[in-house]
Amino acid sequence: MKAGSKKLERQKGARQFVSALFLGACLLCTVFWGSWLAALTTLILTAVFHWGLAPAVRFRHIPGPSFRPFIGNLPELAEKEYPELIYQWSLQYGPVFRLFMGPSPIVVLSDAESIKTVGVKLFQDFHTRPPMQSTETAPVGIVFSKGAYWAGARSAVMPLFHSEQLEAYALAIHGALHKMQARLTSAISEEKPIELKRLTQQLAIDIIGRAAFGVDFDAQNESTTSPLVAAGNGVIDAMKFGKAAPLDTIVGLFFPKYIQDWTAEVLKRIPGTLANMGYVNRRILMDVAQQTAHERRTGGSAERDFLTYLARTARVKDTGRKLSDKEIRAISMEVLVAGSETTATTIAMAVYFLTLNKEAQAKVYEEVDRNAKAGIKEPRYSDLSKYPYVEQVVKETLRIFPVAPMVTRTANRTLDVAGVRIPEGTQVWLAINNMHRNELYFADPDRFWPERFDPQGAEQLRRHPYAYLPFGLGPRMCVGFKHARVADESAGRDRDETSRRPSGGRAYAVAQLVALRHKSVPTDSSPSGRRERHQSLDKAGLKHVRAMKKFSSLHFHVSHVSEPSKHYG
Ligand code: HEM
Repeated sequence: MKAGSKKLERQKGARQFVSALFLGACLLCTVFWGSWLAALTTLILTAVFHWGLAPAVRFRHIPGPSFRPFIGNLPELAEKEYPELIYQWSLQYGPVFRLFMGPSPIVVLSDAESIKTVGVKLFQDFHTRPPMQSTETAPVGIVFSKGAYWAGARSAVMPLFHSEQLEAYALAIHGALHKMQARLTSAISEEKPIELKRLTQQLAIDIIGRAAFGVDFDAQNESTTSPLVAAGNGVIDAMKFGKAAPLDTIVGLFFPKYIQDWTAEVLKRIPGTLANMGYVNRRILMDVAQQTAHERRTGGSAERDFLTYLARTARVKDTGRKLSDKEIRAISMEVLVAGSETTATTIAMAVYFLTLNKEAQAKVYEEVDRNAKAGIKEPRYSDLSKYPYVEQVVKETLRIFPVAPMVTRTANRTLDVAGVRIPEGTQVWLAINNMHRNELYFADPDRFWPERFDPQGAEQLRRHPYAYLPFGLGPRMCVGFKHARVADESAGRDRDETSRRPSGGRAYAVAQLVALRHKSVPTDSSPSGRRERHQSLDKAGLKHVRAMKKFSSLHFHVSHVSEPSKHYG
């Protein structure tokens, strides 16, 4: 063992010894003197030492905002939009700073090199993602599983994202887009505003529902309330970490994982709690997945959806093991959750940005029209390289508004990153959003400028290959991102890969959405009913984007829709 780690082991031992001493004293007071007051005092002192003093002392070498014992920076994080606050703190305290979520220390990294170190170079030491809350799917599935099990489950799922599979999802995507187009057309004839985020959420659920479950969720049909759609929304709502965070998530900040799990077990049986809402709705979706998987396994259906693949073909690399029903339940639910809200937000944001940027909008129309005239009316995956500007628009949208403003890892052992010691067990946040707003990597970062992703552009060529990471990085990168640069440390190859290739199935939807040639004006429905028009992105538009919660209430007046297949006969 190295001298440094021996010292750390000694420090850890000393901390545990002091805590044990306090607790022992507490026990003695109670047993021998029967003094409850003394016992209580010792207990409080132990708690103060363990949750109040020890973390502050251990992390004193890392700069960061002032915090309160026990609750840490929770009040500020709950009050403000947290990506904005994390960004402001990075300007104040630098590319490596710490904050406290309750008593739990978090180290935030904001520069490309140290993010690459944690996400790729030291992946073995940082491969775990801390669970957001306790779910009954973990430790199976992909999102919150660990170690060799995670690697195997991920390997079984990855073929779902190979080109020929993505090609097969075109039908699901175009089917859902036709429905959306009909809705937009009727909104125009009725002169009704459209709630953009709601529209794209329903669209995404229809697409993923068909592609993943092989089931028509019919989310866009507002005249019926499908129980599946309600369940999908319920799962997403229950996960939201706002002022009304699920209690088990809060418990997880203060106590070890097993206490969080017990709390979740109790709460999910109490109707009305967020934990119960998540549990009930997850079960509805997972039961449907299991039933459908069973039918696919035993029946001779020719469906090419995710579930058919998971049930019949998927094998864990190395062992060749088939996925169990429990795993299929978990993975299909994860795909629905991870793939719907993310895509919906991205499409909604792309439309919003395009509406406020007439120049970019005109270029998109030009590209879509040109391809439509050349005969591509419903692009498939293999057509995406013919939409380089749409691709740049999607990239710029995800730069300004990365759906996941940061990705998280846990240090499996104590080590140094960027010259700073990160103790074992610490949560590390890789602040993607901070990098995307850094002038060092993106000139004039508050400007919506898709051309910055032009493969031949000076900015694209000189940018650090790990400065733009909307899908995360390293072996744990989003599985929905087709061309994952798994563990590819070659800067030259990275740059080549990201600039040349289309970014996966999502671009389908955007290509089609812009193909609708919407002419729309976004308006904000404020609580007072006052409508504020956003004329340009730099003014009210960008402010709106930064205030994420408000975005969901954005309404669009659509005045014109024309689908290329009809437009060009
Ligand atoms: C615009 C769309 C999307 C964005 C921006 C996005 C972003 C992300 C990010 C940032 C991560 C964390 C990566 C990391 O920790 O390094 C992630 C993980 C993941 N995403 Fe996506 N995602 C999108 C769409 C999808 C889709 C369509 C699917 C599935 C169909 C999907 C499935 C997953 C899964 C399963 C993981 C966990 C991967 C693992 O832990 O190994 N995502 N995504």
